[in-house]
Amino acid sequence: MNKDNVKLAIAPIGWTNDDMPELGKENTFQQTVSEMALAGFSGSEVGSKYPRDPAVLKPMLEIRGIEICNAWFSTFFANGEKAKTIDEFINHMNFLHAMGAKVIGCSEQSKSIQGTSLAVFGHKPVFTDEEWRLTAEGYNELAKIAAEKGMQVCLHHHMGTGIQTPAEIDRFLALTNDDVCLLYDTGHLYYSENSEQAMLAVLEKHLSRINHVHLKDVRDEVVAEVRKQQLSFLDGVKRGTFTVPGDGVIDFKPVFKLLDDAGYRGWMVVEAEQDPALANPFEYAVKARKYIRETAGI
Ligand SMILES: O=C1C[C@@H](O)[C@H](O)[C@@H](O)C1=O
Ligand SMILES: [Co+2]
Repeated sequence: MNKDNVKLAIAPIGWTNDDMPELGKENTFQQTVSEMALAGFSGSEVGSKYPRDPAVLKPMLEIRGIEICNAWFSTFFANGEKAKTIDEFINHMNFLHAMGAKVIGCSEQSKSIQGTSLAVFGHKPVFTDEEWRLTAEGYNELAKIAAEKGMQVCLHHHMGTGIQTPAEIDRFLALTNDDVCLLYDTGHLYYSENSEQAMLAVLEKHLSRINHVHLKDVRDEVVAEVRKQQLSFLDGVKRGTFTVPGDGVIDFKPVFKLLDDAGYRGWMVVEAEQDPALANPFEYAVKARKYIRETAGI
């Protein structure tokens, strides 16, 4: 890949999982960002242990050569919580802007089951026409607000949410304006469809709208257990659904090639939440960095 176009980050979720903070509670913020830098990454997303004051956070990252590229934001437009979502979004955006990030990765969490004990296969929400309308209207507004700061909004399709499948991603992108982008997460698409072909088809189809990428690999045998035993998303994570690129079932070569051929400019973020007691985060960060160097040439 063209290393002038693409920067590599890693998410702190491998060190401490904000969806289940007991996973990795012993790992400090300083250890997390130091190990990211030592493994060869130049960017990070934001975790709950990161100081929220840019004046404090910036120097602690700069000294390690780490930039903030994005931070998760939950939206609740389909639930009708537009005013509250927009208020909170503005605070979040201002923090990211002060940190120098250009992208705001959002997930529509109305009726989401990702944090519940419900089986992830079989209970995801399916939005009504009105819920789709509210979601699209909300995201069109977020994109306008972000543009005033020179920033872009992207939607993180996610297991257990109303925007999970290729058809739902198509619908979301058809209903929203072109300045609403997509955060492409390899792991969530592979998991949802059990197919690398389907995962690649979404990438190929929506390349022009993709402005942020999460590189997540999947362990097929754990997904099979999740299906068979009707496990929740979080129980699957604890058992090891996800891992770093190069350690699971996904071949990332075509992902890198499609992005490179399209002249993708932006961040690729290794994001592999698993139990740090079973998968040492530094070891796995080094493993991911090596795989990307060998496979993407960057
Ligand atoms: O981007 C993400 C953020 C996490 O909180 C989430 O659950 C994970 O699966 C993900 O892809
Ligand atoms: Co992700």
